[in-house]
Order: sequence, then C-alpha cells, then structure tokens
Amino acid sequence: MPPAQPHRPSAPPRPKIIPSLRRLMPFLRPVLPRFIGGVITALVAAVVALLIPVALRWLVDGPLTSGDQALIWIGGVAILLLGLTEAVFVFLRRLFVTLPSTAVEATMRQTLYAKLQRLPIAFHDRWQSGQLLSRAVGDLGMMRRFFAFGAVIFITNLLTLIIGLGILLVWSPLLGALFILTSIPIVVIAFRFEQSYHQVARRAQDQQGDLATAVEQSVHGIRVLKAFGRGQTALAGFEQQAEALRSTELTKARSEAMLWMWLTIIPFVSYAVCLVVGIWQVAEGQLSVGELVGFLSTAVVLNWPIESLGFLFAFAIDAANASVRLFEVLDAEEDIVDPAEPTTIVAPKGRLVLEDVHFRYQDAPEDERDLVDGATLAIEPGETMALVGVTGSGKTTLTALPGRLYDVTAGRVTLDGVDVRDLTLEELRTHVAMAFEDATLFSASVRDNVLMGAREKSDAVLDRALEVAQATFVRDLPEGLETTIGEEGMSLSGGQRQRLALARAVAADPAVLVLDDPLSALDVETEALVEDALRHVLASTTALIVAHRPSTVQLADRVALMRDGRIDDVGTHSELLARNEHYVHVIASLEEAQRDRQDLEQVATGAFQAIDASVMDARTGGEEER
Ligand SMILES: Nc1ncnc2c1ncn2[C@@H]1O[C@H](COP(=O)(O)OP(=O)(O)OP(=O)(O)O)[C@@H](O)[C@H]1O
Repeated sequence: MPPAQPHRPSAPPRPKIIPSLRRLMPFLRPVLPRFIGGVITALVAAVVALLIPVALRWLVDGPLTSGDQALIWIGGVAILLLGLTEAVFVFLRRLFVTLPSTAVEATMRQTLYAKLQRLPIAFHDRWQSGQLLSRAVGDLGMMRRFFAFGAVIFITNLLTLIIGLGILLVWSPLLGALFILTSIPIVVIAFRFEQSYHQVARRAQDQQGDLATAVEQSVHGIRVLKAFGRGQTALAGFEQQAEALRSTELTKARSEAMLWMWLTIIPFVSYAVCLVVGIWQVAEGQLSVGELVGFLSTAVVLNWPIESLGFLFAFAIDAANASVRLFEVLDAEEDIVDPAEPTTIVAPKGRLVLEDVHFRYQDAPEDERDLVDGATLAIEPGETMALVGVTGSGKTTLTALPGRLYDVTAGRVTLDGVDVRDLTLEELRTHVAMAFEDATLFSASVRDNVLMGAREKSDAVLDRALEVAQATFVRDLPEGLETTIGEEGMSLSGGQRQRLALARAVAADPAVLVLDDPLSALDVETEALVEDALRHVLASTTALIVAHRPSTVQLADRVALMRDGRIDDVGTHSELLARNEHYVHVIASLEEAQRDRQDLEQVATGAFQAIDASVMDARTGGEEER
C-alpha cells in the first residue's frame, strides 16, 4: 500500500511575537510565581549594577576631591559589596528560572506527545515524522531556553534601560536627551530586522524538520538503501538538504550580526557625543567631574542591555516561531474522538456490519469517485470472512474502518447493531483488534509487545497467543520472553515480526479480529501451521481477513469480493468460483503469485543448501589435508 506523500504545512504568515508567546500562558501559569521571582531578582541585580555609578559619582565629587582617606576606603568597599550583591542576585535568578523552565518544557512535550497519540491517522499520513520530531525536540528546547534565559533577561534589560535612561535624564537633561536622540536609529534598525528575520528563522526551523525526516527515513530504510546501492545517492540528497539549512543559518547569522554591529556602534557614538558635550559642560562649569563620571559610567552600564537587545530580539522571534509551530500540531483537529454520550456493549457477540459505507482519503482528487463507494457486508458472530480483490481495490482501507483508524465518510459500520462511532475509542479497540502486513514492534520486551492490547496480562494468555501465531521461537531468544526486541523489531526476521504482531492481536482476545494479510512474510510451511492454529481461534471470533493467497482464502467460512469500491459478491470459495468470473480471475492471479513465490523460495533454499554443502566440503577438505 503506497502511503500518501507526506508533506509539511506551508509557512504561515508572519506571527506577532507577543500573541504567539502569550498562547504558551497555560503552560507557564503553574510556574509563574517562580518566573516573576526570576525577573525580580534579575531586576535587583540590574539596579545594584546601576548603583555602582552613583557610588562612583559620590566618590569622585566627595572623598576623592576632599582627599578623605577613610571615606575613599569606605567608597571602595561599598563598590565591591555592590558588585558581590549583583553576582548573588544573578545566581538567584538562575536558581529561580532554571527549574520552572525545564518543568514547562516537560509539560509541553507531554502535551504534544498525548496530542500526537490522539490525532487521527489521516493527520500522520500528511505530516512528515521529522517535522514532528523537530517540534518535540528542537522547538521545545528553544522555548525552554527562551523562558529560562531570554525572556527574563529581555524583560530585565528593558526595565534596566528605562530606569537607566531616567537616571541619565535626571542627572543631566541635556546629555540624557542627547543620548536618547542618538540612540533612535536602533529602533528603526530593530523594526526592519524583525521583518526580515522572521521568515529566514522559520525557514531554518522547517529545514531542520526536513533534515530530521531525511535521517529518519534513511535509518529506517537502511536495508533498502544498501540492497540497491543507493547509499551515495541518499548521501548526496542529504548533503543538499544540509547545505540548504547551512545557507539559511548563515543568512540568519548575517542578519543577527548586522543588528549586533549597529547595536554596538550606535551606543558608542552616543557615548562619544555625550563625552564631548559633557567635557565642554564641565569646562563651562555647568557640570561637576563627579556628575560626568557618574553619567558616563551609567551609560556604560546601559551598554549591555542595549547590545543584548539584538540577540534577545532574535531569540524572541525564534521562540514565537517555535510556539506557532507547536500550536500547528496542538490545534490540529481531532476528528476521531469519543462520542458525547457513549454506548457500551457489555458482552459483544461480534456481528460486524458495513452499511452502504463510503470512504475517500482527504487528499483524493475531487473528481475521483469514493475509494470505498457504497460497500455493504454482514459478518456473523464467529464467522471468518476473507476479503479479496485486485491490488489497489481498497481492501486495506476497508479494514481500517471497523477500528476507526479512519471514519467512514458516509454510511456506517456497526458492531452488534451499535454504530462504532457510538462507542468510546478505548472500548471499541478492546472489541476490535488488528494485525497488519507491516508488523510494527516496539522497543520493549517480547512479553510487553505481545500483551500490549490484552485485557488479561497473564502467562496463560501469552502462551496461547504465541502458540497460535507459531511464535514460540521467542523462548530461544537470549532472555526469552524478557528479551528486548530492537527498534521496530529490526533484530527479528520479517516473518518472526509478523508472527509476534499476530500474537499481539490474538492476545487481545477481541470479539472481532481484523487481519490485513498478516502472514505474507511466512514460508509456506509456517503459514500452514499458523493457519491451522488460527482455525481454532477463529472458530469463536469474528474475523475479517484480507487475503493475498489462496490458502488464506481457504481459512474463511465465506469470501467477500471487493471491486470498484463495493462488495461485488459474497459466498463460499466454491460458490464464487462457480458463479463469479471476476473472482475466478482474482484467484487465478493469487495462485500465480503464490507459484512465483514458491519457485523463488525453492531457488533460494537450493542456493542456501549449495552454499552449506560447499562450506562443509571446504571444512572436511581442510581437515583431511591437516
Ligand atoms: N493514506 C492514504 N492516503 C491517500 N491514499 C491512500 C492512502 N492509503 C492508500 N491510498 C490509496 O488508496 C488506494 C487503495 O489502497 P489500499 O491499500 O486500500 O488497496 P488494497 O486493495 O489493500 O491494495 P493491495 O492489495 O495492493 O494491498 C490506492 O490507490 C492507494 O494509493
């Protein structure tokens, strides 16, 4: 089944920084007192820093002019103490904000993960995994750093600037006004920076997501890449993407460097203008030396708040973008949800009925007919129904509807007469269990993987499920049932993974078992054994099985033939063979595919035997020679 081409959402319009960050308020609220504590301590540190010039001014105009040694010492110690106090408050600020910012990040991450679990498969069909990964890791980390450091410093530095400029104006209205006037270009430059930086910053974040997708896909598909010798091509593609990201990051850095440069130059120009005018005022007797020293040292203290505004501004834009990217996921519609007033089925019998069911994928062209176009089918309790049809006829899609992986677009699916949309998802999925051709296993023990959906997590359930799925090979793994099977069960063969996925569906002991070609990777012998064991389980379970092999069809009590989005005919295998030409054609093509597969298996077995024999020959020959 070819998956829909994943894409990332197109870049939204430029977000406004404050509203974007304000959306994070629900996450911040629990830690707001500590955050405010952080701002207050940072502000105290800044005010203490501003007091140092006040002490200097007093020292120059007072004790230094009068030559009072004792007072000079007191002044020196006071300045030292002020410096120490500033350091203590900077430390306290870190203490206040580090803990809550990590807590905020953890809560946001949990919320995002929970949302991803709730979002329908249709959402995951559309979104690249790397885009989700980069949001869960990169963007959330960015927001944590902004709240732990950027936001506090931003607020503090702004307040420090306001207080400092106030002091400058009070001490010398002329010099203060000159300082402010010569700093005005900063506002214009910052405004222009904000306009250009947003787009490039967002592009970098999206490109990071693309890169994560590329890594994820190549790691996931490493076998295919190696088998087809496509490693170099993949690398070339990856290098191109990495280069694109590097170029965007460089544009970002250039933009930041330009802002930083102006934020460094402009205060120095202001400083120089004030110095010249100040010296002239001292010469004219309009200002004391102490007042000029105090003024200039305050201006120096303000240097950092002004300079830092550049990267803090960039930081705020990055965090606002990260917030927008986070809410693109958090705001995504959850259209497969629990009903407002759920019904419950106490003892399900397992009668599964599709009533004039229609379904189309969201991205299907409008002029195309529905993929499932009025399918009607009734499966009686305990009955096994095979679903056959030509490739691409929509069999896999149809099997996703009873468990609500997708919702029907018209018609309904009922279980014991109850519309599946009237049950909670949790209840529905205890009644309907699924196993797919593409068997996904999780990085967990065999036991946890198999008992994942089981109501009763006992050894007896586990043993029976493994028995039915012919998966007792797991007992021979290094740590038996406790062996952790690698990411997606990669350390197991395709057939072994399928058997474990089947065991998982059997262990769930559902009323309805939906199997989408779950035996495709098994050799003929094992398949026959699994089918034999399945027959016993299926005797009491309603089953809908997508069949790609004639032998799977034989398992079924009846067969439903899918054609043009509808159930074309239903009957026993022999009934359909006798009356339905299309069925004869489908079965003939399944048999042909089966023969091809068996031929391939025989060739492979022959080849392996020949290799074994030559290895043996080489060994015995070697021993004889010795
Ligand atoms: N997630 C999806 N988004 C969009 N289109 C999809 C999606 N999954 C499948 N399709 C399309 O729906 C059609 C039917 O696919 P489906 O896998 O249901 O058929 P199938 O009968 O099971 O095929 P096969 O026998 O080859 O497994 C195909 O054209 C496929 O490209």
